[in-house]
Amino acid sequence: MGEISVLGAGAFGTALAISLAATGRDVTLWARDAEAAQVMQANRENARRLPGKAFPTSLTATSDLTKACEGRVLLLAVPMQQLAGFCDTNKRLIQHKTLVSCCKGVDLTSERGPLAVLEDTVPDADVAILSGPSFAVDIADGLPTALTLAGRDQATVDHLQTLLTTANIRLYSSLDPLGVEFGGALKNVIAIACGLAIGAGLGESARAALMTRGFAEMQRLALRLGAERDTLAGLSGFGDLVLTCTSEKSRNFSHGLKLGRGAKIDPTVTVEGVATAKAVAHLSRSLEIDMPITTTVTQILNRDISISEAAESLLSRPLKRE
Ligand SMILES: NC(=O)C1=CN([C@@H]2O[C@H](COP(=O)(O)OP(=O)(O)OC[C@H]3O[C@@H](n4cnc5c(N)ncnc54)[C@H](OP(=O)(O)O)[C@@H]3O)[C@@H](O)[C@H]2O)C=CC1
Ligand SMILES: O=C(CO)COP(=O)(O)O
Repeated sequence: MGEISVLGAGAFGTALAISLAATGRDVTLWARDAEAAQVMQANRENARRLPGKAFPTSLTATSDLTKACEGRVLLLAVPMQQLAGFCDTNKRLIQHKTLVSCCKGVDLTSERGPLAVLEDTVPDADVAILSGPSFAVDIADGLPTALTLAGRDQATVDHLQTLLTTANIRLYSSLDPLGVEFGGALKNVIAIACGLAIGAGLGESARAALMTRGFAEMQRLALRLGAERDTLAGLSGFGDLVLTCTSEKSRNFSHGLKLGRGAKIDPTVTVEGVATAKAVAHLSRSLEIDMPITTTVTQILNRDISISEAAESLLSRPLKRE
């Protein structure tokens, strides 16, 4: 086994493993399902989550978590709402390692981002977060992007920045993990709002207004929690907001789009913004931070109000300075 393992063989974990292994490094991809891991290893493809993207020769798929955790650096790529439980259950195997969260969301139970969840559940690990504009299919196709690698410890961040840079992923470093994790989480909720607007036929101008005012409320919350403004304006905040709100490749945007059109939703698809909207609406209420778009998204998702009622309510808020 090599130095790097990716835990969670969904679309993103698989794409990262492919990009890292394409540099010639030995990379292990762990899937919880034994049969799925075996089939992936034999067919050199994750046909269920990322079809048609061939595994480089130095990529090994396995369901043996003990073996996968022999690596020094473990990239965690499970859905956000599974992260705390996964870490808690497997604490013995992942403690004392360098853990890099690849999740974008806020945990419903603790109302905290992935880095804080890692710090709480695995206090003996070195922790970091990787986030920014990156559709799994693009990464696996070798298309270029730039992401942010953030942590609290300069030496850990420097090491990971070099280790995890690949031919198509340029990594910027940051010592503001809170800004990075909240940027990546909050943009998903705004992407749902944009999908709803486009799906309901409210137009491109409405989308641009939602992105801009959504960005304002993302900053309001993140800055209050201690993030730096520049981080929100960076790849993991503004960068990922733009990508996710403007592409049907985004599951969050597409979820809103389908709801807006009255189309059927596939409940098996990972749509991080749904739980995150709920967590953030509650968090913002308790901190008395105004987040009207996020709150409205939760009301629509709960079917408390219709999209036209939501638009009317957002437009009729008291007028204020930008
Ligand atoms: N897809 C993308 O383009 C990007 C995704 N991300 C982030 O990456 C994270 C993962 O998303 P993504 O890979 O797309 O999700 P997917 O829906 O593609 O896959 C989720 C994976 O997690 C596994 N899983 C779920 N629960 C557990 C658990 N309790 N223990 C172990 N494994 C589990 C699933 O296993 P099984 O197959 O057995 O169900 C599946 O392989 C999300 O936070 C997302 O926001 C970030 C950037 C881009
Ligand atoms: O975070 C992503 C792109 O950077 C992926 O977005 P979705 O989870 O909405 O597909």
